[in-house]
Amino acid sequence: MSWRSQTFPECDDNSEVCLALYRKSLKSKDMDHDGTHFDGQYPHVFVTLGASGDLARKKIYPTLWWLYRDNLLPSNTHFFGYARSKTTINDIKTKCEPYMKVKPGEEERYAEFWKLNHYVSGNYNVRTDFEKLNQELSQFEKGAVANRLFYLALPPSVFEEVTILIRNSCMGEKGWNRIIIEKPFGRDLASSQRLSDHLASLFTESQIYRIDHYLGKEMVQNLMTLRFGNRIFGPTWNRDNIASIQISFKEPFGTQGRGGYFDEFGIIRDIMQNHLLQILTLVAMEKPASCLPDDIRNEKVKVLKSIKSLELHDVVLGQYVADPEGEGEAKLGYLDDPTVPKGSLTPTYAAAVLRINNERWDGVPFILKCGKALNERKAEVRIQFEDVPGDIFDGKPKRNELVIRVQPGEALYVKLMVKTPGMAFDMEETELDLTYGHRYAEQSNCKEDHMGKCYTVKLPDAYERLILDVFCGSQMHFVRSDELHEAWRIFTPLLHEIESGGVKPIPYVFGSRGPKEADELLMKNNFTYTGSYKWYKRE
Ligand SMILES: NC(=O)C1=CN([C@@H]2O[C@H](COP(=O)(O)OP(=O)(O)OC[C@H]3O[C@@H](n4cnc5c(N)ncnc54)[C@H](OP(=O)(O)O)[C@@H]3O)[C@@H](O)[C@H]2O)C=CC1
Ligand SMILES: O=C1O[C@H](COP(=O)(O)O)[C@@H](O)[C@H](O)[C@H]1O
Repeated sequence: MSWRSQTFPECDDNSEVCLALYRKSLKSKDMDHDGTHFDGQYPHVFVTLGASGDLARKKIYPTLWWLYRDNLLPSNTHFFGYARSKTTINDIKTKCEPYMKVKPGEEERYAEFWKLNHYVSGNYNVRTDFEKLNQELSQFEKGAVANRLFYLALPPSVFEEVTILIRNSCMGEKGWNRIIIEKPFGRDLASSQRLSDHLASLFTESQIYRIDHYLGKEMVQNLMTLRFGNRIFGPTWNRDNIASIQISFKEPFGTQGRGGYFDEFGIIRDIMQNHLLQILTLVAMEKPASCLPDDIRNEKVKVLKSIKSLELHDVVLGQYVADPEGEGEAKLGYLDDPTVPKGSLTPTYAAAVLRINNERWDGVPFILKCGKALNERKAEVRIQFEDVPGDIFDGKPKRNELVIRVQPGEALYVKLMVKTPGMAFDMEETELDLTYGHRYAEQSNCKEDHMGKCYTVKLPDAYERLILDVFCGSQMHFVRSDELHEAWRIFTPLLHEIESGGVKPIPYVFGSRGPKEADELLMKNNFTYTGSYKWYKRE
């Protein structure tokens, strides 16, 4: 069985979408020069519902343009926007402009892209409007086979009616139909289960693509390769060698005036229950039987099933307050945002300890940390190893750490001890450093430093990978309904307890590292921070 058909079970190796996938796996320089063209055998229509909104403008249209520009989509693809606004495709184009990143020389291709775009205005609850949309789509589906993709860039309030109308009036009859949905997938276990049941009554699981865009990030996808494509990590990837694992997400900005939206969810629903938990499953799961999406997702579900529901004593919650000396947004605390309800107790920071009750991980704390209005932008996985047993160096060795930096500046580094270079027989901390910007920079973008290395690397955006995966029919990087169920089971009791009103988040200053209580939680959970590590940074 080829890698392609293993990874993409619905993929006929000779179909154009599989070729597209193959192109995706090629190095970008090859993509530009390999001369392959995608003469579309079948028409595809990509429908963005909620085309006038923020997500469509900032993510979906730019992604479709980049995929089109790079010749990664089936060539006979048309793009439809659907929304209530009485607008035009030209208007949408204008609103998308700041996010499209059109480079000099691409203008002609860019104009071609917009020629393939159409807009239909209609309500989200009127059957005849969806019938009209269906008729419009059909005009671009000449021939025996045609495929449809529906992207629901919509608020959850209209989700149910829209999916019913798609099912009843818009399903293509000449090929496959795929429905792409975005979080929030409910607010808790019960509402998420209702949504899953609703979707299951309309579509098969193989038609549903639940996006968690962290699953589209380079270093998150790299976790499987790192673990299972190397001999070096496997033997130590367990409770005998690993002291604790931290998975963290930090953003240096607050609600930016959109606190009303954020306040309905809070940081646990926004980041921890989905992005961080997905990363945890990839770090902790057993080796799947194959790279088939369901083999992988089966292993992820097993990890989740081994985690007990979170309890309040394993959690630190915070809410940011103004930095009186700060500038711009930092002058405002969360509660100063006029869109946030007065006296809100919604956490903007959370640290939580999860334990996986299985043979590999029993006793190893998995610490998830996330927050807004912190001191930096960063997402990383930090695997801290146990102290060296039988130390002969007078307690000097510091713990090894393997750090997988998801963003910014994708990197993988191992902090380790070496003999201090020179006469002395001393030791010091250093790192084995695989910084992607050095190792994989594109020649054309290369800005050489004094060591002759490059600093920039071009990697696709998470949405580019994920939308292309939907065209290709690969659900490997999408969330299955049972994963979602388990994720909500873990967090729902805690969320309900927080929302019963009795839990006051700890204030932390905008631009700080968050509440000091989170560091105490780390200390109690076998993470040792020495603060002694110095990275030699070449400027
Ligand atoms: N290739 C590259 O680009 C490489 C870059 N480096 C850089 O070197 C710098 C330092 O490396 P790093 O691995 O972060 O090593 P450190 O051991 O210095 O820091 C580890 C992390 O510990 C956290 N921390 C800080 N104070 C405390 C505390 N009191 N208790 C618990 N945790 C604490 C911080 O993260 P948090 O605030 O999130 O808790 C910090 O980022 C980083 O900027 C890193 O990016 C290093 C190696 C290679
Ligand atoms: O899902 C979300 O993610 C973004 C952060 O995404 P990133 O790719 O920029 O790291 C976050 O800002 C937002 O609040 C959240 O809903």
